[in-house]
Amino acid sequence: MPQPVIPLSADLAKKYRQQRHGALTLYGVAMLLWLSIFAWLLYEQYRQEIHSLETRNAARADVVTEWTQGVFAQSGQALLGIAELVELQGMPAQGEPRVLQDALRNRSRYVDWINDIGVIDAEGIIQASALNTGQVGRDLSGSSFFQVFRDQEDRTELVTPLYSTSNDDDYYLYQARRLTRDNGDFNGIVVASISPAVFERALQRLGLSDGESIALVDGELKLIARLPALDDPITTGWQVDSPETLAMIEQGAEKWSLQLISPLDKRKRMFHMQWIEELPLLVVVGEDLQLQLAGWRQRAGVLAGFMLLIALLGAWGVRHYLNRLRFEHRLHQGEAELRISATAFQTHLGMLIADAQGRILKVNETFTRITGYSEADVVGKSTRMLNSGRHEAAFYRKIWRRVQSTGSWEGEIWNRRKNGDVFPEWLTISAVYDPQGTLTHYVATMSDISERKAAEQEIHQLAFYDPLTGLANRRLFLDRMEATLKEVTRHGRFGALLFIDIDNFKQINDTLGHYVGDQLLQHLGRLMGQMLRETDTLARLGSDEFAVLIGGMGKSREHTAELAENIAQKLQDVIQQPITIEDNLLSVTASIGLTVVSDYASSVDDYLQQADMALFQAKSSGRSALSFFDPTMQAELLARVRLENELRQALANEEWRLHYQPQVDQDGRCIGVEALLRWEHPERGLVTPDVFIHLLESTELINPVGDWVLETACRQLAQWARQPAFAKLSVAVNVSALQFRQVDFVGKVEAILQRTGAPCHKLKLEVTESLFVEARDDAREKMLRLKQHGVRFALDDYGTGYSSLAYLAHLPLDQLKIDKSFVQQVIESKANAAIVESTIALAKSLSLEVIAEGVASDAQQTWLLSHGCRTYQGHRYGQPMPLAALETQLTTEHAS
Ligand SMILES: Nc1nc2c(ncn2[C@@H]2O[C@H](COP(=O)(O)O[C@H]3[C@@H](O)[C@H](n4cnc5c(=O)[nH]c(N)nc54)O[C@@H]3COP(=O)(O)O)[C@@H](O)[C@H]2O)c(=O)[nH]1
Repeated sequence: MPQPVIPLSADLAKKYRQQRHGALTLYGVAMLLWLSIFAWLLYEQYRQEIHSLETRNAARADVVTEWTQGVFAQSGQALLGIAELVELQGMPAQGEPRVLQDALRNRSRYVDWINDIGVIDAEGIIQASALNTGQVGRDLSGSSFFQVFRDQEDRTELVTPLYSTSNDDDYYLYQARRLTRDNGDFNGIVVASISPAVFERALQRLGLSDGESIALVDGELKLIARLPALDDPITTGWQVDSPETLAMIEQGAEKWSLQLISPLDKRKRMFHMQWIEELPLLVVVGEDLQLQLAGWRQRAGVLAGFMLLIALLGAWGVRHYLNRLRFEHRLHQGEAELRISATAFQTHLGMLIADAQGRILKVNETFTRITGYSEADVVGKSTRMLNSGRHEAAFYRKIWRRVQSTGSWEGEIWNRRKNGDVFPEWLTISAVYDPQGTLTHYVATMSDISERKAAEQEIHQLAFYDPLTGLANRRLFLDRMEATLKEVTRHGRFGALLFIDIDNFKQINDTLGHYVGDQLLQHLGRLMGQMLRETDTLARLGSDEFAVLIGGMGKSREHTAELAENIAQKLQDVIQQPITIEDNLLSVTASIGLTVVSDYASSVDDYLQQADMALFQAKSSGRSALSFFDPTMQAELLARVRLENELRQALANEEWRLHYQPQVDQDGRCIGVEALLRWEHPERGLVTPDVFIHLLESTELINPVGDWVLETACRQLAQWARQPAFAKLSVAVNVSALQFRQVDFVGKVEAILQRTGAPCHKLKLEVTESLFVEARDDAREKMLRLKQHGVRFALDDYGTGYSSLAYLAHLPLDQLKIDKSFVQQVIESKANAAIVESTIALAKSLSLEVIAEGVASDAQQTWLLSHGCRTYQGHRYGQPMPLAALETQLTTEHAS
């Protein structure tokens, strides 16, 4: 074989040292850079996690703040009302507090979180108390809140920190208001006590996520309420001992976030604290850092592994390069060909020498070990025999061009072993020239990198996929979101983002164990994956939270929303399919929040937040719900909180009104009325119940409001009983299922009937079918107890609900009320006519009276009469109207 060109050996040694030094320096710098990028990436992600935690906590604290302000605004209104009454009527004489006491009792009954309310005179003596009449006469002149009012002329209102009462050892917050005489002199105070239990109940309704805590603390850092509740001795009144918090308070901060170990349950949390404006109350919202940063920690671990692997790969590459340098150096130093090959051929690298035409001349043992070909198999054959078929011809052309122009090439290539397996190898090819510069040989070194490739694949899997389900993880999902946003913006086709949460998954984990929980998640991941297309991204973001990203959907938002809803329903269907795991037959449901991905106007974070909000909405409406984010949702949530506060004010401000709608017999004579609730809003005017009844129910305000309706209707009934013109009228009152299910409902109705003196047999309670879905026996027993007094029962909205014959026959009902939706179409729709006809027949067969509501025309009445219905209600006979209008209408009708 001809000899290659050999430069002077001193030059060669110098060049060799420089190249070696250069390679090592480059590796060191690359590693340093890589380490910095890694540290920056981790820090950025950590910062983002903390930032979103702070934002979430602050939003939660705002809701608690708004609600708490509502509580004090409402009790403040009640105090104002009492103050005006005392200013008008004067302080009651000693031992004569009856009128005042009645007024106090009324306020405390309708403002359901006021525990007690009392009046204290200018000497500090309790003159009246709503509940605790035994306290009248007690001297409170020594109490600090009384002294504040006595000593500070400009003080009109005050809310105290927690006080422990001497008589029952319970804690209360006191809200007090100054009383003044006509000449402006101090005339005492009116005080309401508010139990911390009120705040605990309100916090419970917010619903906590795992590791979250919400607390309300007074100005002296005494605990008012906290969720989750802690075991004794950490209860109301516990001194929250936190130097960090004290330091922030001393600095005069109004709101702040900080990380600290909770003094209550010793868990490290990210806290957001904020004062409630004008109240000595501090809202404290915390999230468990350990839990919240679990995802970040996992990613950090994977990234560290990835980083280490890259460092090792780099080291491996450098070592490989240095070997090659050494080899070339020796080659160039003109060692005898035999010695070169003897040394080189002992290397751990596979080696092959070919002539200028690419015919194989020699291979070493490592080559044989890697490829399975012995020297005898390959000598004389073309190097092409190793081609795997995985690369195009252009790939090989490029390699040879490079070798010819620069003298060498190195890179990754797929070759084929003797047994047919295709494998990846790292290949270097060097050209060898004779002194005249003519190409004589090629020397190739190769190493099998199958294992490295497999490890890379494994790292990739760990970095971007969820280990349990094999689905994309949050990191990959976010990458895909970015890509989808770009694609949506470029091609003008909308996408959709779905957040899926398995309902009550925690129960499965808790009751059947984590193994079953894991199996279920894997199974659901598989099912959803089969349902979706390859181009869609399905990811698992948290324990039982999945996400789906679909790009390139409709060209309009509406069409995309329709398609996404369809997909979400299909996903809910597959999730609901029962499955047996470890002998447990499981059937789960899922709640889904959806948002349409439209363009770059919103960021990935915005879309994630929207889907999260929609999911929250879906979960609040019960199991298996599906909810879309729409831009008004956020505003609606806020509007809902506002409306809830206004409803509470309405109760304190006595803004409720009753309207009455006539119920008539076949001759048009009014035989009774239905009492219907209205809200006289100070700005919006008269508001009908469809706007607020659902909110009254979901906040349980329906109980005090329902009490008011019943009491007012009964008082009216008693008044009419004394007037011959109206004595025969009955009054129907709507009672919601929630109201009816109160343990003391029967006792309440009995007390109202006794207090007002209303004739019991003229009172008709309208209940709906929903009452009988659960605890039917309890409902029946309550109805029977009230029927003993003569109270009657009508079943409202018949036909719109479950309409089960079984309960109709079982319950002590007196009247069936055919829903207006059927009556209004009775002439036009045969189907509705058939329903009304069969309802009348059913009522007859069960000996129930029947009344049709929503009668609007003579034709409807004629039809109903001809089919046996003789009692009616509807606009045909009068809309719901105020008392005065009703009495005028009835008097006129009577006279004519
Ligand atoms: N738990 C309580 N629920 C109450 C109370 N007061 C009312 N309600 C419930 O709110 C719903 C809406 O009531 P409202 O807006 O008052 O509507 C009533 C009538 O105005 C209406 N009606 C009657 N006749 C006609 C008609 O000819 N056309 C027409 N379009 N509407 C008509 O029907 C409502 C009476 O419904 P019902 O109670 O089913 O008989 C309603 O569900 C009320 O029940 C309350 O104090 N507590």
